[in-house]
Amino acid sequence: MRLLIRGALILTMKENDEPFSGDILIERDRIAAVVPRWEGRADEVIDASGMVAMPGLINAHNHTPMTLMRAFCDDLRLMEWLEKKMLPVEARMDEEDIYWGAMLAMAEMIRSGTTAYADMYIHMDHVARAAIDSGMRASLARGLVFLEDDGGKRREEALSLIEKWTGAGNGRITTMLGPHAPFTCPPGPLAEVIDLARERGVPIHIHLAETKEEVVRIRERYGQTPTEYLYHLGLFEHNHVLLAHAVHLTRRDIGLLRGMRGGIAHNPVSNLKLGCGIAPVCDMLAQGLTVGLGTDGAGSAATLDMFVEMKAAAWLQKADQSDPAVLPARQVLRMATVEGAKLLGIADRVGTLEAGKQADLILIDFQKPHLQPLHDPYALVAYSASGADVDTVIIDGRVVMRRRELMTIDEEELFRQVKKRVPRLVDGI
Ligand SMILES: CSC[C@H]1O[C@@H](n2cnc3c(O)ncnc32)[C@H](O)[C@@H]1O
Ligand SMILES: [Zn+2]
Repeated sequence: MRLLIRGALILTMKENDEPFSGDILIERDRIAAVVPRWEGRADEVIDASGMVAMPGLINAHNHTPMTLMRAFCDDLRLMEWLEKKMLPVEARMDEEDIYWGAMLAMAEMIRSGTTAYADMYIHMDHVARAAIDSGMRASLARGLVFLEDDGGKRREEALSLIEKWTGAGNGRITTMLGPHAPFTCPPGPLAEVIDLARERGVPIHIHLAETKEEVVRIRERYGQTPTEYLYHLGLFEHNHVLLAHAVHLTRRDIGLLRGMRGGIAHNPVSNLKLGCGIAPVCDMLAQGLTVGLGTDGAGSAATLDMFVEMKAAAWLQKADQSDPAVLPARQVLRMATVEGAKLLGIADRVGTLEAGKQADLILIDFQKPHLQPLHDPYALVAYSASGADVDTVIIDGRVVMRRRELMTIDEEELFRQVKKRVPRLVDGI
């Protein structure tokens, strides 16, 4: 099967490429050619004139089933929001709640141009099912909280997820181990997870230094910053690590992270909305750290639209540094694509448009007043476009949204399921 994308303005997101008008040939699941004009045969042609073609966006930190808690309880501090609201709701969630909550996230992500993402949650078999059914590319981790003894049940679930799902869906599913955060993972069990990850060659996904309260708790318990705590447990010695948030880092902390494998998922909208603070993204980048973008769950961030995240990331750093030159549009786009792919450990497969890579790409409709004139396509995508401008989404060579119609998800049934499930989850909480 040969699918030709004809006549798009192409942003490959490769380091030295400039935008150009051209064609993209997709053969089965891969990109076969990115050229000014494809003269050969194709089975199907998508007319992309007036559109920008670019790699699909990569959301490097999410908790997909939390879409069911969107707008349920906003405007609380993180610890109160988590302990008094989220955890009690999560204790009521069954496997089908997880599946439909995740599916709601898949629909929202695809509609706004996300083609790959990282997730940490519970009942992850059912998140994996939603990723497979929707066609999404996903890196999945069973979230591990070690505040009470469960006889090793969560650890078993984490290993079973890895064994059962790694490589599923033509390699679209990858897996990680997900110790939740320094404040929910004491040194003993956390060190075991770190060893396990190293032995099995599995990356780790963990929250870090999201709030000042976390910094105080870890200082009281261990006399260290959260980053020092992870560093001294050996987390950064061998493992590929995906750190979510990293808002409260000292200069010394950033120094400890230098040379780490993996990097940081920056979640500016969640950090702003929960009043957590501003992550030192410019300092991280200056030290050569890899920084991608994530939304966090819709329960905190309210939206899974990565276009909102790109704007927030750029504007926050410009304001914080009193310098409009920091985080220019092209760099923000790289954070949302190729840098995110590095964080998920899949940069050899996705993140740029080039022959040989898996065909994960989006077409953005530029025939709109807010996307004219075409001085700088990077700036228009980063600062002016929104998820609603995404016209067509292709993941692994499969068209999952065509002219804004979802091809893999029945939205009527999805909304019916969500409406039916939510009251039981939140009643009285
Ligand atoms: C044990 S599964 C993952 C766990 O993480 C919780 N969570 C969601 N958002 C955040 C956040 O911003 N910081 C810390 N923890 C978060 C979620 O409710 C699950 O319990
Ligand atoms: Zn999170």
